[in-house]
Amino acid sequence: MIKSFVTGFPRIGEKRELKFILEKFWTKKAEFSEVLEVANELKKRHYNYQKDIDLVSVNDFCLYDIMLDHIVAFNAIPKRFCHLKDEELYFALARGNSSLHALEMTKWFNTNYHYIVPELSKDTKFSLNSKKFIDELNFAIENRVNLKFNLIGPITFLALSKTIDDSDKFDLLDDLVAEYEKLLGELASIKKDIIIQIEEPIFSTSKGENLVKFIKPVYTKFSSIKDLKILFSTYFEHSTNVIKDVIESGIWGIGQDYVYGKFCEKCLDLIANSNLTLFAGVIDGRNIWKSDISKKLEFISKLKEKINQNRLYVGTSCSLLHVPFSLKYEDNLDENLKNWLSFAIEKLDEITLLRDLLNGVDRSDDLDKNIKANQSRKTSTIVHKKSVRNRVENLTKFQRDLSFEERIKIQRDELKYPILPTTTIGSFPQTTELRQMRNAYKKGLIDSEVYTNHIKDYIKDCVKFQEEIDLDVLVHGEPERNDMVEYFGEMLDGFAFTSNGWVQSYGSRCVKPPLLYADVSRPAAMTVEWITYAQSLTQKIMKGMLTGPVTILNWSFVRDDESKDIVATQVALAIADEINDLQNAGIKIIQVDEAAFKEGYPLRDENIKDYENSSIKAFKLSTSLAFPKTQIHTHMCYSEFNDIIKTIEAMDADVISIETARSGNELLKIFKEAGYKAEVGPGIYDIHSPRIPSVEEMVKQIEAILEVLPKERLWINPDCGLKTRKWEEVKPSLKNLVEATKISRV
Ligand code: MET
Ligand SMILES: [Zn+2]
Repeated sequence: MIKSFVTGFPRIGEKRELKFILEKFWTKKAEFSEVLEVANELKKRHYNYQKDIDLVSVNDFCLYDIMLDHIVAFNAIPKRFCHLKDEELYFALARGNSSLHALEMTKWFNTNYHYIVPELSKDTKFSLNSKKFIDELNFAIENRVNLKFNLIGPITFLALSKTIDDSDKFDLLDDLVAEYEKLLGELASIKKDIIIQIEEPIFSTSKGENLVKFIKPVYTKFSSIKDLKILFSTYFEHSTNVIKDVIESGIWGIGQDYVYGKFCEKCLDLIANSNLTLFAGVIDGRNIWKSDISKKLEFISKLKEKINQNRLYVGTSCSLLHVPFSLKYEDNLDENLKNWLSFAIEKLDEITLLRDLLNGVDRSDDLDKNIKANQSRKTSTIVHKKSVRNRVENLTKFQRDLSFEERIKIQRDELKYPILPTTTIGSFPQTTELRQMRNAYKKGLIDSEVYTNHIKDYIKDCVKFQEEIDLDVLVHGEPERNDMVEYFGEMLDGFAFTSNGWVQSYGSRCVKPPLLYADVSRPAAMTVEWITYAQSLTQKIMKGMLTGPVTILNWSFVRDDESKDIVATQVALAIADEINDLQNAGIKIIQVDEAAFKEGYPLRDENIKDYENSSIKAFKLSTSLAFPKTQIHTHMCYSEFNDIIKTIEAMDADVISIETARSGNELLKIFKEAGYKAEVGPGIYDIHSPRIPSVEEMVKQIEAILEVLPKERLWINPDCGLKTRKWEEVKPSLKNLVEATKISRV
């Protein structure tokens, strides 16, 4: 019999119960015991949802982050936290406290989940503190769960760590592995023959290639521990180069991602000829579309030909952490669309359906439903729009007309900005009042006139302030936007929004990504009214503000029934039309933000070129209708450009603003060395901090920048948008920025 499994399950709760109790606890409105009560209830409920699954994950639950749980379990606690213990320690590591800064947080592979980064040094002494893990196991046993136990593997744990003293983190591997061995022994002594899913996703990345040498020494040790079965699990990409070593380590099973790991199939013979049990990840754990069960059946039949069915499990490609919980709260979605979707709970049904069909159980009704749903999606007129497709097919203009050198001459003549022109990245503080107003309007509690006036008042104040302090290129402040992707998604055809489609981003934070489900088009102008209103208030240049196609795609759930290239083209054309409308309405500078450009980079080097080419293509298309005299800015909020500077250059924007304040001038040298020709606005102060930078310090910063880049090509601006700051911080900071620039100009 083929069995089923789930790699991991979302923990935040279908009503985000975990989020709310945590936030109550953090603001001292709840006791820690109440947090634990909610946690136990959620676990029970989640186990119950998974009762038909043959192997359910235990220890995928945690209060903040699972890497953090490992930091605590192996006592990898930086010295500054050593006086703390229990929940106080746990949350101080995650969030800092009044006197300690938190551990760093960074993206979990190529997902939008963020984990806590272990902070190690050559003095780190691991020691096992297994309490949480053992409690999880006992709790699951009490609740009679068909369980496997999840751990992050030691190689991935170290690979994702940072050392603060430049020591080699892998010098710590032996010590860490010794503690893992103790832990595994403890788990096996509680439950004989327990299956331990050890996750080593680092081997799905190119970085993992140098680490393969560690697999055999580590996993041979693990496989010799009595009474347990080790399942070596990778996801998000293929990990073909580890199979041989995994087999030779003598462990029990291997987990492969057959959805995102295109080459996993190549290793099938190797696995078949070994004793390994195969956990085939075939149900997409990262997207929200109903699987095509017939196709999955076909695929698994291929596996079945080679692998004895007693050695075959079918399940998710990765943890379901990355998809929303359930469709059951989505009363406002179009019924057709809803019928094509599958969130975590619905994916459980897909897994058991697949398993049952493979095992000859008659579930033809359910299979039929699945076939019909997918069929209707293929032909639906709410998805496929003739006019959009015709336009894409008949495209002839893919980029702007003149070269940067030719354009910039025309622009400087036209725009006449001074040297070291000052500007901002777009958003100004989002006040509570503003948020309430937008919500009230959305809910229909205030009418459009009241709302419009309110937004216009904000814009008026914003413009007035910028004139007062004498900035050169102004913005309207983005008061009408809740989020830089959602705003455009809501204005475009082809996007839908869930009521409850929350996905954990980090800790208690969740996001609700838009669903890009159909051909995309722009029924009406999206920003022209606000921008032209702002321009009407001033003689200075008003900068139009748009989000770029790559960022819109990277922060949405994107349809899987069309190539990414075509989807990106459609989105790019919508942005291109908006640019055209803006410039025809008299707007001379337009910024196309690509905040998430870097986030979309693939895990494997061999896929980078494709990503870069299609991203460049989409960005260039989105700006293709801009007149030579219209100046196109872009903004990217990160600071590692070493590997991607050529790509950035190829995007062919006239001006790029970037985050530099926290990384110093090293970054700018890269622009110099690469011979980057366009204009650059390196952020001269860090907007993530409430601190108000002084004039002197910004003068110094500008001077330092001028040592690397010529003043003719420099813009002066903050690091990023100001929406999370308060007016009390923004006003003096920007005033100082302008003053510092004036000093630097003479
Ligand atoms: C995360 S990048 C943000 C860019 C946007 N224009 C803003 O200022 O908020
Ligand atoms: Zn930014």
